[in-house]
Amino acid sequence: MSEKLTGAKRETVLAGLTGNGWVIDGNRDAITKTFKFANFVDAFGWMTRMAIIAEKMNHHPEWSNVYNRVEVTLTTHDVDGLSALDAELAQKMDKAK
Ligand SMILES: C[C@H](O)[C@H](O)[C@H]1CNC2=NC(N)=NC(=O)C2=N1
Repeated sequence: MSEKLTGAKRETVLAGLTGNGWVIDGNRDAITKTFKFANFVDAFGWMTRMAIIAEKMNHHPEWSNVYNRVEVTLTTHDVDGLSALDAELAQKMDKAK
């Protein structure tokens, strides 16, 4: 299990994520991003690829899809907040987009 991000490490990780369009959730210790695609097939294809990666990481997104948009929230339920796993999955999502 990954530990909750704290201190300077947390600030560094969050700076990288917000620089790539991730937003810190106002209500809980989580990050969110809306990914937009050309159409539903592209959106769902990306979700399918990400689902396989998430399952391999044993770290799963909260997400929803409407047509060509996917709204993603990442947080680590086991620690009730952000961990390095959220940063890792966020980076993989950005790379696969
Ligand atoms: C039992 C299982 O390993 C855990 O519940 C895993 C599964 N996927 C998970 N995903 C996320 N986002 N956070 C978790 O804490 C988490 N825990």
